Amino acid sequence: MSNTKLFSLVFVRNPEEILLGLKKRGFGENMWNGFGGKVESGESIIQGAIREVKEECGIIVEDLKKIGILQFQFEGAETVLEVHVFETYQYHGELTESDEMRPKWFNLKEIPFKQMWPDDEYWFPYMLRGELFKGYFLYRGQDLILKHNIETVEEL
Ligand SMILES: Nc1nc(SCCc2ccccc2)c2[nH]cnc2n1
Repeated sequence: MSNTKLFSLVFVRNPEEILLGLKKRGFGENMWNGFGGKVESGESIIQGAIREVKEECGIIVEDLKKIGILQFQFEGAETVLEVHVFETYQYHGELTESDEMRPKWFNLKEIPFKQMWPDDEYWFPYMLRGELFKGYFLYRGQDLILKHNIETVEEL
């Protein structure tokens, strides 16, 4: 029986750009990603999301909108990572590099997919079109997607 671990993933946007962070250590090291991490016991997913963004890049995000839920499984491991994906255009504070992440704004036409998780190319288009999505990805290692499905949903 697999167990599920909850994670948050936040994308801060402006009309032309998206804020990504280069992961400097740990899970997903050397890949550009949104900001997030494990939801701790005693906090909501939204609280965990806001906490992780502040820890990882120094800004306070507001008005988070849930845009997707992704489940990741890695061959040979029981745990399912359930990642709740949020976006926002509202934030304040000063963007700051942390031990975890190096933040950088990317033009929406220049998203560095070759240095991101392989699944991102499947679901980023849904996010950029403003469609809600649900997806599942089975990985071998961190490079090879063995199985996947993704769909647009009416509500999350
Ligand atoms: N974009 C993306 N993100 C993640 S993990 C996101 C949640 C997380 C987990 C641990 C530390 C920080 C953030 C992925 N895993 C497999 N494919 C993936 N794609």
